[in-house]
Amino acid sequence: MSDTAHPPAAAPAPRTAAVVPAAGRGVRLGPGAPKALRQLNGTPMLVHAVRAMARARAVSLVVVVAPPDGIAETRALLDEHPPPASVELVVVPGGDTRQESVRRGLDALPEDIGIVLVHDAARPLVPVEVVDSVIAAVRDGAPAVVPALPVTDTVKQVAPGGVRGEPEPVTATPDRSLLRAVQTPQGFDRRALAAAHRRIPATGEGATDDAGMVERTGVQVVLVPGHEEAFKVTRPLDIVLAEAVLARRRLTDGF
Ligand SMILES: Nc1ccn([C@@H]2O[C@H](COP(=O)(O)OP(=O)(O)OP(=O)(O)O)[C@@H](O)[C@H]2O)c(=O)n1
Ligand SMILES: C[C@](O)(CO)[C@H](O)COP(=O)(O)O
Repeated sequence: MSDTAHPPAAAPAPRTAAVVPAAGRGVRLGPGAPKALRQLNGTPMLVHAVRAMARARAVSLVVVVAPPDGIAETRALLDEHPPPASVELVVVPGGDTRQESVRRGLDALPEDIGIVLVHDAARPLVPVEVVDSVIAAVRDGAPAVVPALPVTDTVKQVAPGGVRGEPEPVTATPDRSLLRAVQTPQGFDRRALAAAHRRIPATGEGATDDAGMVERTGVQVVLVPGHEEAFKVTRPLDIVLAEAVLARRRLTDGF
């Protein structure tokens, strides 16, 4: 190589978007507004979740998948609490299942998006370090990356078809050291995730997360460390915990 020759410039990292499914009702939380629109310390859960995505420097687009009967309300909330100007925001209507809602979010992505995060609005407190480490692992070449934590309870397997209210016979006790509880954001090479959503019906064929759909297409999924504050707000006690975490952050971090 001559003194004047330069090595080829590295290709720019593909653009990253976050799809935030927020169209669920929140049945397990009890009666009220759709879960993502309920407040945590005075701010809607969805706004916390969008902010959590926007905190990651790599994220330049957030697609919110809103309750179909709450599009106007969702837009109004996000207009009132906008993400930084560097982050574009799009709102689309969701579907009957989480998988259908995510598919609708994927359909709204522009061509130049190469990496997609899928993040539950119901995990409003995920720290930015988790988001960054998921993106970094996809940039390093993993097609599907999931934050996860070791399981702390012992888990029992039961036979299908148990009768509600009746004692359930246990069929197995899986080795807990080999189990992980998975969180979001889950990060994907866009083509791998889109292919899974094209091939697998909106019911998800039993998959309860996007990585589960991608697994069914034979793609290797890998795990990175999750965080206990990335828990999913599912039941009423989770609201108490989320508000306590927010109050502690306000004292220690000022936000
Ligand atoms: N048809 C659906 C169902 C769920 N979700 C989203 O998927 C995430 C994870 O779902 P979950 O926690 O189960 O939320 P809900 O479906 O709202 O809860 P529930 O099952 O208690 O009704 C949530 O952010 C939820 O808004 C969605 O976008 N569209
Ligand atoms: C995607 C998910 O949050 C990973 O843990 C979870 O599978 C969603 O499950 P839900 O029953 O739709 O809350």
